[in-house]
Parts: sequence; structure tokens; C-alpha cells
Amino acid sequence: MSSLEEPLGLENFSTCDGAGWLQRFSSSACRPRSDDREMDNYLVDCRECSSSNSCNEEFDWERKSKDRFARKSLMCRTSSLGRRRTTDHTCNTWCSQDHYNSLPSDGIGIRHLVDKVFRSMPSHVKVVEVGPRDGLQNEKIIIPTSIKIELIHKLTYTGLSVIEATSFVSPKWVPQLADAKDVMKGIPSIERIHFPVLTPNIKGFEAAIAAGAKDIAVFASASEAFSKSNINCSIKDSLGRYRDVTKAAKALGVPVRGYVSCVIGCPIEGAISPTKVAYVAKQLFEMGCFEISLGDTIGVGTPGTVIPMLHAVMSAVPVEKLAVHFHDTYGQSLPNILASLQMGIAVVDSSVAGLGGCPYAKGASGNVATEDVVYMLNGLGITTNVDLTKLMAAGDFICNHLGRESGSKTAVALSKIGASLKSRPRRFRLPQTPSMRMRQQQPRDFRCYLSQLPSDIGHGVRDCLPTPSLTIFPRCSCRYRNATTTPFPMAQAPFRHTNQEYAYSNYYRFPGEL
Ligand SMILES: CC(C)(COP(=O)([O-])OP(=O)([O-])OC[C@H]1O[C@@H](n2cnc3c(N)ncnc32)[C@H](O)[C@@H]1OP(=O)([O-])[O-])[C@@H](O)C(=O)NCCC(=O)NCCSC(=O)C[C@@](C)(O)CC(=O)[O-]
Repeated sequence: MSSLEEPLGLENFSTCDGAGWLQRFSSSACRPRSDDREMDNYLVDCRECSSSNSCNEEFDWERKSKDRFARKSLMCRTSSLGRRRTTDHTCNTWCSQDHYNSLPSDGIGIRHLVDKVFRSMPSHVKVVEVGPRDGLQNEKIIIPTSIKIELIHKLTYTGLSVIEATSFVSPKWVPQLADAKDVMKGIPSIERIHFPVLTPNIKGFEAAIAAGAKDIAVFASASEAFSKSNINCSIKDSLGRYRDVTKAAKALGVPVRGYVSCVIGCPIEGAISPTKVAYVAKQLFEMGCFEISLGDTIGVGTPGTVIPMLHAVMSAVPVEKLAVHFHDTYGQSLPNILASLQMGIAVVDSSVAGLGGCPYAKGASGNVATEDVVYMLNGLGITTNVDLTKLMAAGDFICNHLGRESGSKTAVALSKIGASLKSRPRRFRLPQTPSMRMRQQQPRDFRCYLSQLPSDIGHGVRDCLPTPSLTIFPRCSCRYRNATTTPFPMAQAPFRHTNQEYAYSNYYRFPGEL
């Protein structure tokens, strides 16, 4: 038995039916037993401590940070209009990275406080967007290729550096992604963004390369039963196939990402041993995958089961090569991500608007929503380079098409706040000039300004450069014309509330005469 296969003592989960289902994945076995005196004493101590004055010192930092927070939001609500940031930004203030850059005056920032509590958190997290692939693969009604391409385009404006585009799998198995080749044709060529595609075998790999893929991913499972139902072969056979794929990819200099699915539980087998996960992850890593994404495919994990799994995998694969991929079936994704970050993981997979589910994992809900991940990371002062407003616009787009509400709590909450702010009278004064006209003589500034506009509108205007003019009229309506004065289709549409604010806050920053 190799060291990888040595038991960690966690694989003896009992298998049970019905109500026992949840227990199969819980870590209740790790909780203190009621007869554990030491633990009882500890709990009593904590309770006393939290209600006694003697502990004031320990909790002082917490109170101070609350005070600062309250002061800051008050400042935001009352600050005058001549400043760069407009006042009415309650929701933006909460969720933007800027909030964490403007630290409290005594120099102790939120990031510092976060560091004190969560010691080994990364300062930057790479968010891997899997919405166009994992998010859409389970949709029953076939989504037009043009919509998939448009979604990818919208995601490219958000700052994401990895957007998983599609899969080159059998169309009989996943009909939704039968248009993989056509999707690839519509993907923009942007240096800084990677668009990996899933390939289950050498046939898929060849098709992906022929379609122009520059990054690929292979997907194995830690569950024997799931491997058979998902890719119709055993774990051993799948690893054999992936060796061929990684070899072929290496010859072409194509980077390969490896997935391990069912890292906590399997819809057929139940709980999965961390040692099995570590074994499959190690195999993928050794065959040349540059990153291993650990997928809780059916979303049954909690920090209590995720931590031991990560612990086992980290003994086989360096932590900087690991990513986590959570589905949100039981609402545990964010705590699981937080636990993973604390263990040093700095790559998180997620899906815009929480789209998703695996066709071969019944009951698996969507991936954790990218908006929720970015909101949490912003809150922790961890950078992602992802623009939440643009992300929400991409989420709105696909949700409108699918005719359903976003699966992101952040997106739902922020759009509700946006809607209620819209109905309130505006607090800020408009600029002195009744209209601002930016002409071509300032092409650089103009472009810079446009790049800050909401992506769908900014993109359209950029298309008609170098001869556009842009006029922002009071009352926050925005119109575009090109040189031939053809009205731009988006021109008539007034900005949505959040976008209005966005445009105005940037207006104050815009250099040059207006
Ligand atoms: C692996 C196979 C192809 C085996 O499928 P199979 O039926 O065993 O394969 P086969 O070799 O017997 O071929 C059957 C037919 O499929 C064709 N074929 C064979 N390969 C390909 C290919 N690459 N692309 C297109 N066509 C292909 C092949 O040419 C043949 O066509 P026919 O002669 O009948 O006309 C199939 O089982 C399959 O496509 N499975 C993919 C299922 C899938 O995509 N599942 C969702 C992935 S999500 C996941 O795994 C979890 C993850 C990654 O998201 C992480 C997480 O959430 O935790």
C-alpha cells in the first residue's frame, strides 16, 4: 500500500439510506462528545468569557472595526459632491474593492484585521469562471450558440482571466454542448484571457485543437461509480486516456488542467475517502496537469469534510497547484471556500449567476455563484481583478435568456438595492455644464473613459471608433452617435441606476476639459 492509500481514518463513513443520507457527509463524528469533560470546560469558559468584562481587551479590535465601519458608511452618506466618489453609493461601497483600499485613519486596515483572524489567506485569488461550460451543460433546452458566445463576450469585460468555454464531449452524452466547435469560432482572441475546454479523450482533444483551443482540461473522478456513469470507464482507464491526452498536449505546448470530481461525496457511492481523492489528484499532477481542481460535484461538503480532504490532497500535490470547485446544493460553498483559502488555496472555480449542475449527478445544483465569491473576497480585502458590476451584467444577460432569477444572492440583493435607489430622488448635483461633449481630439482619454463604461454600451461605442462622439446629458441619459450621426441602438436606452452612478463617478475622474 503506498502512502497515498494509507487510511486517514475518515473512510469508514457508514452507508445508510433515507434520513441517513445527510449524515453520510457530515463531520458530526468529529464534534465533541458530551462526555468529553475537557471540551465541556472549554465551552463553559468561552460562554463566560463572551459575557464578561474581563474579555473586553480581546474583543476590542472587533468593536473598533465596527466603529470604523459605521463611521465610514456615515461619511459616505454625507460626503459632498465635489469629491470624486459620489455619495449615493451605499451598495457600491459595500461591495467594491475600493472600499478596502481606503483604510481607516489609524493605519490598521480591514485586511490587517482579516489577516489577524485568518492567518494564511492569499492576498489575491484567481477566479476560474466555469459558467459557459459547467453552468450551461445541464440546461434542458438547447441554448443558441450566439447566446453562449455573447455570454462569453460579456464575461471577458469583467476582468476574469480564465473562462471555461465549452466541452468537446460526445454530443449524445451532453447535447447542450454539441456546438463546441461553433462556440470556439465566436470566442474573441484576447491574450490575457484563457478559454479552456473539457476533453474526455484523445478524440475530444484533437477536435478541440482543430477548433482553436489553446488550453484544455481533463476530468477524472475519485468515485469509481461516478467515473463509469460520467465518462463510461473506470478511474484507471480514464487516467490512461488522460495520459495520452496530456502527452499529446505537451507536444503542442498546450497547458492541461485536471479535474477530480466527487471529492467529498458521490451520488451513487456516498462518501468518498480523502485518500482516493489524493491518489487521483496526484496521478493527474504527475502526468503534467498544471493545476488540479477539486470538485464537490454534488455539493455535500462542509468545512468539516472539506478540510480533511484538502489535508490529504496537499500531502500529494503542492497547494499552489490546487483549485477548489464547489456546487452549492446545501449552501455550503462559501464556508468551504473560506476554509480552503485558510488552507492556502488561491484558485476558486465558480459560475456566473450560480448556473450549473452535472447531467450525471442527479440533484446537484449550480456552482457557487461568481458574484457571491467576488463579493466575499472583496469583503476580505482579497483582490480578484473582477468587476462585480460587469459580472452582474453578464449574469443578468444569461438569466434573462433562461427566464429565471439569478442564483447569486449578491446579484439579487444588489439589484434590489439598485432598484430601490432608482425610485429615490437623486442626491447629487449634476455638473455645471448642461451637456458634456467629448471629441476626437482626446482619443486616449476618450477610450479610457469608454473602457470604464458598462461593457455592453462601451463595447458598442468602441466599435465605431475613431469617429464617435459621446454626449452625456443631465438626468443620466446617455446617447451615442457616430460620425455619420447614425443613432446608436443602445443610445436610446437610459442607463440602469447602478450604471448611471458608475458613469458619474468616473466622470469626476475624467481628465481634460469637458
Ligand atoms: C467520454 C465519452 C465520449 C465516452 O463515451 P462512449 O460512448 O463510451 O465512447 P465511445 O468511444 O464508445 O464513442 C461513442 C460515440 O461517441 C463519439 N465520441 C467519443 N468521444 C467523443 C468526443 N470527445 N467528442 C465527440 N464525440 C465523441 C464516438 O465517435 C462515438 O460516436 P458514434 O460512432 O456512436 O457516432 C462520453 O462518456 C462523454 O462524452 N462523456 C462526457 C460527459 C460529460 O461531459 N459530463 C459532464 C462533465 S462535468 C464533470 O465531470 C464534473 C466537473 C468537471 O464539472 C467537476 C465537478 O463539477 O465536480
